[in-house]
Amino acid sequence: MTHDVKLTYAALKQCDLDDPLLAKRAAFHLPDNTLYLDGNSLGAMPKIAAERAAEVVSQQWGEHLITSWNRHNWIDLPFSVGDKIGRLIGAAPGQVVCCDSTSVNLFKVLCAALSLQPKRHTVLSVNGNFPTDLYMVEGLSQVTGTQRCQLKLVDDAKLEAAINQEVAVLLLTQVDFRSGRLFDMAKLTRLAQDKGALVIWDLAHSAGALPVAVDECNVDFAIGCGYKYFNGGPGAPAFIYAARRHHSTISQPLTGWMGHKTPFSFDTRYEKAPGIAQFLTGTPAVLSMSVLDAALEVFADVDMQQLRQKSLALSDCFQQLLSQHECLRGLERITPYNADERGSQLAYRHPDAYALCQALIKQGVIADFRAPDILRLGFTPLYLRYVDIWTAVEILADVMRSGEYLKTEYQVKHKVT
Ligand SMILES: Cc1ncc(COP(=O)(O)O)c(C=O)c1O
Ligand SMILES: Nc1c(O)cccc1C(=O)C[C@H](N)C(=O)O
Repeated sequence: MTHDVKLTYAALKQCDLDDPLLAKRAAFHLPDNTLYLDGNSLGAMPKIAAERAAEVVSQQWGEHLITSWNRHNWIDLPFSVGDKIGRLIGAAPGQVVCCDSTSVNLFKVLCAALSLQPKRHTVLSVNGNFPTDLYMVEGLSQVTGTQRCQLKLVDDAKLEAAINQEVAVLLLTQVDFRSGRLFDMAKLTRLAQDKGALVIWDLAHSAGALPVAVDECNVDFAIGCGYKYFNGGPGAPAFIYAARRHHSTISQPLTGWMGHKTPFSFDTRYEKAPGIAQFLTGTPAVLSMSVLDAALEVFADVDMQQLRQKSLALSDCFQQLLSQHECLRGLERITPYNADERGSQLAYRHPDAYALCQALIKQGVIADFRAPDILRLGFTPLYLRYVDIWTAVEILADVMRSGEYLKTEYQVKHKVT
């Protein structure tokens, strides 16, 4: 991509002044001297989330003790939070529940989908999918045997051709965690369903990052994270979407008491709850779910189209500023350029990506690294300004030009990257 007109700091300042989402930044606690380009991995902290955490701990738990299950409606949190998420992924009420981790939720929806496919056993996915998704399929295979569940992996380029009448479930992550590549949900869902397959979408890198329309795309099942773009905090509970049309016919094996039709009858025999509640297993993580509930308030008046527009604009600015620095030519972009084919992050290959990332973090620009050689930058429109992009690229250029990243301290490998 080449641009004739050079992007200036003044032009970016003007973009901020014109930005309808600028005021949202004040809803977040953002540490001084830090530019956060990793909201795609762990969202920044909404101030309201911190306030809610304090209130739930000291008042609801501290003062009202067990009565809070009714008094503060803790028992309905999985559904009320689920519906808040539902609004952001295009799901009508009653089809999303908040619970557990994305991995565990994948296990549940995978079993539910396979329960509708007694004559097929192939779970089709792509080689680059997030490992946990593949591990969970392999884990289920071990329990059921490959005659009930067998993982088949293909490269992205061969995906459409591999969707045939043998596929029981198509399991895809909408935005690739490494490259940021965005799949066409409507098209792939239709292709799979035309062949009699069911579709599970992992929305970890798309929910809260761009408009998602699960109902409109006729998706069967979806799962996703609460701690990335929803800003629900470290380890925030995840979610499950199951299309209403499947509720009466599916079953899933993690049949804990919270998914029972009448949990407080303490019946010896399991009878699944009607509707989305059948995906619950144990007691909801009230503290973290309350924090996520508060964090989602920040989205209450956000127009997701507007958010998407800003996400694309921020990443385009980043790319253009990068191309204005001769010293940054060695960063090889692996994220597609086409707006319809990318999420809210940019990824670049560089042989010293790890050290570059560590050096950036030391200078206050938090990005992340994905092995073996990818520098990944996330663009979160609710709290990033256009001028932040300018500063981040200036710092990146400095780190590169000065050779700062070559210092041995930046080679030290951390446990979590
Ligand atoms: C695409 C994708 N799916 C699933 C996960 C894992 O989710 P969890 O740790 O909640 O199980 C992640 C990130 O951790 C992810 O990027
Ligand atoms: N879930 C994470 C964690 O518990 C620690 C560190 C990172 C993560 C992540 O979210 C990884 C992430 N899904 C990724 O896109 O790479």
